[in-house]
Amino acid sequence: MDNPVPVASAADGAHRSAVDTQLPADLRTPLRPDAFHLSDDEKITAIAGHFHEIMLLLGLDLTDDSLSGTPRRVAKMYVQEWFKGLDPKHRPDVRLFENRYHYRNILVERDITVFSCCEHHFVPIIGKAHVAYLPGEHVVGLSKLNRVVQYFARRPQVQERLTRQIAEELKTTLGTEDVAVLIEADHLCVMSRGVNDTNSSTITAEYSGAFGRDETLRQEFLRMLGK
Ligand SMILES: Nc1nc2c(ncn2[C@@H]2O[C@H](COP(=O)(O)OP(=O)(O)OP(=O)(O)O)[C@@H](O)[C@H]2O)c(=O)[nH]1
Ligand SMILES: [Zn+2]
Repeated sequence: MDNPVPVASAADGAHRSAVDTQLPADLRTPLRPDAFHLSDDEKITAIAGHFHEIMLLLGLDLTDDSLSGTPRRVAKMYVQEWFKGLDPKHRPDVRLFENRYHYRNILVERDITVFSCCEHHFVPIIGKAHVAYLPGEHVVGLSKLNRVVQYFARRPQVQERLTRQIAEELKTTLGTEDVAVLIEADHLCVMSRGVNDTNSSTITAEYSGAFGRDETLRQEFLRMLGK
């Protein structure tokens, strides 16, 4: 089957498109310059064709009524769900409110569901994120913290980049350096294949601003999480 995706030369050095420009270059998800030349519908049709080929190569009978719809199901899942966060049109619009109540203490949004995908094996990463910040002149609508986590989770990821992307985005959108992000996650690539270890999990943390400088504040964050 022909590759329907326009191919840009990797030698031209333009490995990244104009996505994630709010993040430092080393934190941007590696994307091709033509990442959004195709519409979502065009991507779904092309990916379904490729997945059809994969299933045929595995020896599956695509005329079976249970299997025949799978290529399109998988393609829709990739474009519309698992990798939705690749597209900057889904970047959350984070609304801030004036901090009229002068709340200056730590605010923690805990147990935010993380559903991501290991970029090495394309299997799920499932866990929780806990984010915190110190409000200044503004406070953020709480659900926007969850939305920022979900936006960056819904990409092929490694947990370290995910953690730092969330922290950087929160710093930018909340207008403060005083941000903490902690993620605890299970990697299906570790659990279901390779070392087949269903007990281990991965914890990552990013402490910025006052959270980086102030051990007592970090302890307060961890205490609020019950750690
Ligand atoms: N640092 C980091 N590594 C990850 C993450 N998710 C998966 N990995 C690891 O990526 C590595 C890829 O290593 P390779 O040796 O190329 O792949 P592999 O042969 O499938 O490795 P095994 O899983 O050990 O069988 C593995 O050790 C995975 O556990 C992540 O979020 N962060
Ligand atoms: Zn993996």
